[in-house]
Amino acid sequence: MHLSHLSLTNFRAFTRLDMDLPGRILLLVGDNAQGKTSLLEAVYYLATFSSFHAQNDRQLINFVAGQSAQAVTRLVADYQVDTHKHRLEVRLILEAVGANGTRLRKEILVDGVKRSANEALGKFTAVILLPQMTHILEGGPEERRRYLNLAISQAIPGYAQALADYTQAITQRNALLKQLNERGGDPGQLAYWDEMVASRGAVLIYNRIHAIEELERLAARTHDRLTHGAEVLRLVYHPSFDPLPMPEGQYTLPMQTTLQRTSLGVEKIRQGFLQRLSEIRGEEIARGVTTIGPHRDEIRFLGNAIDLGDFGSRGQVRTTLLSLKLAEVDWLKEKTGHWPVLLLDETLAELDLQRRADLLEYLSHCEQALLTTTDLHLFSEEFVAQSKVCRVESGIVSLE
Ligand SMILES: Nc1ncnc2c1ncn2[C@@H]1O[C@H](COP(=O)(O)OP(=O)(O)OP(=O)(O)O)[C@@H](O)[C@H]1O
Repeated sequence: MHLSHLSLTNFRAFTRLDMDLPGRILLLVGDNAQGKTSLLEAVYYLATFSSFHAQNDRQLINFVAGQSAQAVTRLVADYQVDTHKHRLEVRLILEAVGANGTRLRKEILVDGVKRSANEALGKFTAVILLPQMTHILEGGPEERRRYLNLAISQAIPGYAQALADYTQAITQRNALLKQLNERGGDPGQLAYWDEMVASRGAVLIYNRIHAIEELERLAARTHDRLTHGAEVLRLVYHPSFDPLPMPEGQYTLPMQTTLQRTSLGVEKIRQGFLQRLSEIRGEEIARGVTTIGPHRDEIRFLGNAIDLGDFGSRGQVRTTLLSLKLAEVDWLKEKTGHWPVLLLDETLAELDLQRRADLLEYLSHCEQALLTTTDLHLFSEEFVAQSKVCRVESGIVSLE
């Protein structure tokens, strides 16, 4: 997949940007606060319809444009998959409602036809690595679930829809549990929501089992290369509802557990989940909340059997993140048949010399990568010579 042209209107500091993206590797060079990260954010937004660091879409609208009651932020990607040319457009439309209020509407067009976000996901794919993404390892479990959801949504059609349905079903089920707890009533009312939670949840669990197993295989291989065989990386899935619970009294995860879970089909997981929900119904009514399910899943990263989220050094965490992200690139290629666009924000500055060289070597087999840097000297002359260099200054991008 190759992004050939990017057009932005009223996106963050870019009131208007039109840029061609020639070549395989594009180096975006500029001082701090010039718009480099925002550019990567725009490309990633076109792949996931979600920002990695904005709390909400309103933050993406240019400050000045957003002051008027009506504003339109537009992101357009012209991209090519094999020999086929496509256009993806996202419009964020700020509209006046009532006397003083505003509302934000999102429109997505794929090749000129309006689509829902769930339909458009996976058409244009990207993987992003930002320095602050170490929170995937070090932050709370919700960070890891979010990471996994975004990665799987791009690769597996139907996952994003199942996630949206599941999230809605959990909200409704929790409201009903709370009501039953406070005011009593017929617990049979839960049956419909139990079905919804179990059927959509099973799709999530099934895909997470496979994604984690496949990402682990790819990440472990890259990690072995990046650490020169010094560290064995494992990704361990702890599903909140485990379709294959550990034998009683056993607390460590047997090495073959992941493999055992991959043999389970969606229907088997659904039945087990439904059964478990009915077993703990009384307890859940007493607590007024859904206590098991993918909304409470956890994934841990182990380096030589040590939990890196809790005990990893800065360097170990950064290297693991790099292994994970490069695995995600390979995985998306395996799943969709196309290379995602790789977006690396200030990544080299964080790596030692050997790992920089390893990363640059890896880039030679990607179809397209965009890298930002404040310092072009971090790259070898040979690498710069093979790349296109763009200068980013106050929201203006010019080819050097
Ligand atoms: N909604 C917005 N409207 C206008 N400007 C914005 C908006 N959001 C952020 N900015 C500004 O855009 C500028 C560029 O930010 P960005 O993070 O892209 O810079 P950068 O070149 O990556 O810098 P650094 O090297 O420090 O990471 C910042 O000064 C920021 O205040």
